[in-house]
Amino acid sequence: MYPFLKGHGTENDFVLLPDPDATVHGELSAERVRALCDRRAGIGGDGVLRVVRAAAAGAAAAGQDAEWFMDYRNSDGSVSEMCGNGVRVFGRHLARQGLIDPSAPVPVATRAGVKVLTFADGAADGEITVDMGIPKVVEVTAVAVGERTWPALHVDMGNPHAVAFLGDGEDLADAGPLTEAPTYDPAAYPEGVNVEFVVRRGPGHVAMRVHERGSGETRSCGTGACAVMVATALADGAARDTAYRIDLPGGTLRITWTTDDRILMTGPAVVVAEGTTDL
Ligand SMILES: N[C@@H](CCC[C@H](N)C(=O)O)C(=O)O
Repeated sequence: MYPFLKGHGTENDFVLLPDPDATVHGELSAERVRALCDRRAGIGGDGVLRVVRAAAAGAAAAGQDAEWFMDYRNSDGSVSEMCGNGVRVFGRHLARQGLIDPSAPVPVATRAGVKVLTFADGAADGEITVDMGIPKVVEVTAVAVGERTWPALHVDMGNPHAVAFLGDGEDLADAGPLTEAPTYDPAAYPEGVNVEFVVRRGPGHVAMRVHERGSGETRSCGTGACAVMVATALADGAARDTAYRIDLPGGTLRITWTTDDRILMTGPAVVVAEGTTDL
């Protein structure tokens, strides 16, 4: 038996595995991740967050100035560089356990480098803002669902995204069922891609759906919301420091692109259960 927790950020849900010294799980297998994330036979989740000290995490955390490393896995067992909702839940767990001081910025090592968390009012249970770093706008590409194809902006948030805008008057349902992955250009995305579909709700306000690489359609994606904000701000010709509201099926995130080109993402994070498992 070993300990686990269950948490979510805007209903993007995760199984957390405390493994501070990397002695509990060793090389966490894809099979174990799939078993944990199974919504009928397991605990259920869009992914797994292994909570390990950076000093014990090996090459993935090497050279990063942070005490903790977020070892993120998609529900199919694959590895991703970064998870925006996950890193807030990761921070919430550390704060609840007294493993970090929420009154000061908290650096967390990830496969996409260090992300710094700030807790609102310095409170362990406050909303969390994450400095997601500088986005890379790569190129215009295309995605398709069934017979329909959309132009899409390739935005790299440490992990790959394709952002497609639905037409005026269309609803998010018009993107189709998303029970299967949208098709994309494998030359643009040799490691696969997270695909976001966007509709406008008003000035500085959009709504989105996402099909995540390795997890299918989820109720929220933090890095995806950041990519959507970047694509929308560019389309709008918005000035830096304009905040956008991004509505997702599981909740709302607020995203700002700062004058020094960094993306700040603010949103909730919740731990809902803890226990032990032999999965
Ligand atoms: N839901 C996450 C992103 C998780 C990783 C993604 N599926 C990938 O493979 O890149 C988020 O909140 O950012």
